[in-house]
Amino acid sequence: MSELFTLTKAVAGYGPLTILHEVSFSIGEGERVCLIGRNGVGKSTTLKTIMGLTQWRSGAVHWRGQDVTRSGTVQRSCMGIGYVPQTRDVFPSLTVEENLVAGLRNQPRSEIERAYRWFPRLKERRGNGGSELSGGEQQMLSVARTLLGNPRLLLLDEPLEGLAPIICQELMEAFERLSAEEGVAILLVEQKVQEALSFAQRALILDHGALVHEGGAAELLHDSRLLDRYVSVTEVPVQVAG
Ligand SMILES: Nc1ncnc2c1ncn2[C@@H]1O[C@H](COP(=O)(O)OP(=O)(O)OP(=O)(O)O)[C@@H](O)[C@H]1O
Repeated sequence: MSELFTLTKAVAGYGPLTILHEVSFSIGEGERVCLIGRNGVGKSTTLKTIMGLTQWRSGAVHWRGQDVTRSGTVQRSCMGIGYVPQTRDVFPSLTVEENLVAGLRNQPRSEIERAYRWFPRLKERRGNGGSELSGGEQQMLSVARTLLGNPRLLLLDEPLEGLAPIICQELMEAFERLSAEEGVAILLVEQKVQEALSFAQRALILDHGALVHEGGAAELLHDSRLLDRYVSVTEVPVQVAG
């Protein structure tokens, strides 16, 4: 598997606050990796740092072997990094289709049909306003809009948060197809540890802003010692939105 993206000794944070301490890892072309850890350890900050959205202090970022440490967020997005934030950035007053059009850069409008192929449910709701969508549909829209940029690496920040199990399954299946059929590499941050480890080939564990484990996801799924130590495996039931 050839290397797509590498973070080397990344030190980053917000204003004067340093959150990540010398975080290093690579992601191969088409690889599925999950990043897990307890609340507040810096998982979202890692994704934001990859997108160039945090205060960078030291380290290096390479994309296909090229040093892109100094590239801004727009350049990183144009290179092929797609980011779906935890906030599901959907324009509530625009329809599904208008939200997708807003996500087009130089691509033809016909690309929207491609997004609908990933999430047929969005086609059925193309005329509905963003605010009329369920949580799951908003997440699909947020992912679909990011996919219009044809990313080679997709960063997903807790895409399953607050969603019903059936919707979680639908989303995870779409992510698996994306990886298998289009060879898109995926870095998944997720609190639903079982789902994340079942999806990923490799797992990274973050603790207090430092990487404390890197290894096969299938092995980690059965390593209760490591999971107990670094990851909260007890999932608190949340109010679900379909
Ligand atoms: N914009 C910000 N400004 C200052 N501090 C921030 C900001 N965003 C996050 N932090 C702090 O950075 C630390 C790491 O937060 P981050 O959201 O990256 O953790 P996380 O592992 O993703 O947590 P969760 O699982 O709860 O989403 C926390 O202490 C948080 O309060």
